[in-house]
Amino acid sequence: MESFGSRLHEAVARRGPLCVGIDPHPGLLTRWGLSDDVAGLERFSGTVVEALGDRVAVVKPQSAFFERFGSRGLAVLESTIRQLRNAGALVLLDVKRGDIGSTVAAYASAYLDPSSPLYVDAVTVSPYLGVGSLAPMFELAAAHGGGVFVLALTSNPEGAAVQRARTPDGRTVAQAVIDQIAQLNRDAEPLGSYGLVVGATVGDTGHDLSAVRGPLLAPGLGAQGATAADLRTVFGSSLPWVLPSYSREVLHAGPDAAALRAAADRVLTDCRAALGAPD
Ligand SMILES: O=c1ccn([C@@H]2O[C@H](COP(=O)(O)O)[C@@H](O)[C@H]2O)c(=O)[nH]1
Repeated sequence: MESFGSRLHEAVARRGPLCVGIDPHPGLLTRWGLSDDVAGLERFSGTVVEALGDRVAVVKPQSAFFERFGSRGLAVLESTIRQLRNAGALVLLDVKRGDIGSTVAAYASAYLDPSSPLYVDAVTVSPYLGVGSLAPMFELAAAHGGGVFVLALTSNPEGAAVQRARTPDGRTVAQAVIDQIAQLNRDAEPLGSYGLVVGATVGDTGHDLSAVRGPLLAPGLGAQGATAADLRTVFGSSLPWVLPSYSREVLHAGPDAAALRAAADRVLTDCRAALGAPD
């Protein structure tokens, strides 16, 4: 079975280094002329799938915006995931889960077991109960070709107080997370299946990402103020591993499918230039 790292490597080679988020904010539903209810949610997600499912490498539904409608919102999420996978996009579900190991095992089967209704290619997780507590997630990902993206240096300004705090050995919390993920990816070729989340807003981090060998998801572009040009400052020599991620910047172009595609193409062009990636 092909690993997530290999599948991502191929998808990026075919479609370009871009992740687009599906974040149906109430304000975006209104802006698109949709009602702030399950029908609006379904229409919004369906439009993004139709516009981008067959051209963007990775699509990242933000679970919170589906969960807020309860079981009917989750049903829309399930069908959105199915449609995206059928269209050939890799689906990264942004859920930022984390708990004690025995509960993480249940989250892992919810998202990374192929028999689950919410089965996706990869998920985001939080390491703040200890990277070791995420072991069941890493194990199920390895068993089924899934991916796991661990928060390291998040794009929001509040994150630094926790992530840049020092551990007893003098490393920052973020560097300790980075080093543990690098260890998990140590033998991976061409790309590891365990990634990190490093915001495009964080500037020159002073952190060493050089040994990670896995994908570096970079949110914070567009609506949160970072530009593709900032990626060079943040990632330096690790640029080849970066997967830039935009949500509102692209979604603001909707509801017209052609305009959504044009917005995704525009940010992809910016990212290719910033990353020095081939067209
Ligand atoms: O550090 C992080 C981790 C995750 N996110 C998520 O990405 C999108 C960003 O949306 P934009 O509209 O492009 O700002 C959103 O779902 C966040 O929850 C992040 O922003 N930063």
